[in-house]
Amino acid sequence: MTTRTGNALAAQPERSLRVEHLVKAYQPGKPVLNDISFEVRGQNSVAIIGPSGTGKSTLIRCVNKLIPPTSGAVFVSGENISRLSGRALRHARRKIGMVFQEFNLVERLTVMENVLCGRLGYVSVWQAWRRTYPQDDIDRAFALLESIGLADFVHQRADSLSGGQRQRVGIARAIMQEPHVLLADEPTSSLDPKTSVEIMEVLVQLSEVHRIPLIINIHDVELARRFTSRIIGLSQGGIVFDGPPAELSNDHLKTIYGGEAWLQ
Ligand SMILES: Nc1ncnc2c1ncn2[C@@H]1O[C@H](COP(=O)(O)OP(=O)(O)OP(=O)(O)O)[C@@H](O)[C@H]1O
Repeated sequence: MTTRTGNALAAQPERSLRVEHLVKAYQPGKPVLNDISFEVRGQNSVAIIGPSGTGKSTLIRCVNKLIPPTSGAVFVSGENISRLSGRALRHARRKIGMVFQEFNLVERLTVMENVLCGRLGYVSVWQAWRRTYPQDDIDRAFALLESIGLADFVHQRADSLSGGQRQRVGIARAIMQEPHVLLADEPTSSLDPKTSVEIMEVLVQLSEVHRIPLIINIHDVELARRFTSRIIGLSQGGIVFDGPPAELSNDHLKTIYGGEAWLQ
């Protein structure tokens, strides 16, 4: 799956996400995330695991600046996006691709139109309004869809697709954005086990081919172990494990999730 984009990327500096001493408190004095620091570079994939309510989605929302961190900084390919606002923030957001649990497609648009939405940040307001995209974008979108088995569906409306097909479209849209980091928030939670495996394969493969660091919030520890090169375990708003899947032991899982009966 080598693409023109992939070849061009080989000449570019490595893409990266760096989170430094991130703190988020929705209520003063009660931090949900407490001093989170990590860095992901190149084509590496990281799974963020942890119990419900431990702050995984909050972390994703702080990284893409849907919510402001209380303190700390987020660097995307070296650019500190923490203090940006207005046009500069909109520009920086193009560097952050998102894949959602519920896909977030525009239901009445076709597969091709949804994927081209990934280019909205790069075209003029007039082009965006008329949804007229450069031929190069259309060619790349088609090649991308072909590479993930959706060539026969380009003109089909999003609302006629299965969950797995929708998530492929969501991933293709994010890749079309040519992001410097790809954030996936529970991308398999709405899918059956077989489709979940296929979606993880597509996500990890595309992030590798396009050399985009990938961060996946995921509840399924076995999927995290199988597909990502690194696991970060959160508990009570702090990092309690950060390492390769092979090093994640039952003791670590007890620390992350608490208890142990569920492990048997
Ligand atoms: N907008 C908000 N205002 C106040 N508290 C919030 C807000 N969003 C989340 N929280 C709280 O922050 C904590 C972390 O929530 P978050 O959604 O980040 O956890 P999570 O690890 O992603 O959970 P899950 O795995 O269930 O999705 C929870 O206690 C939640 O109630």
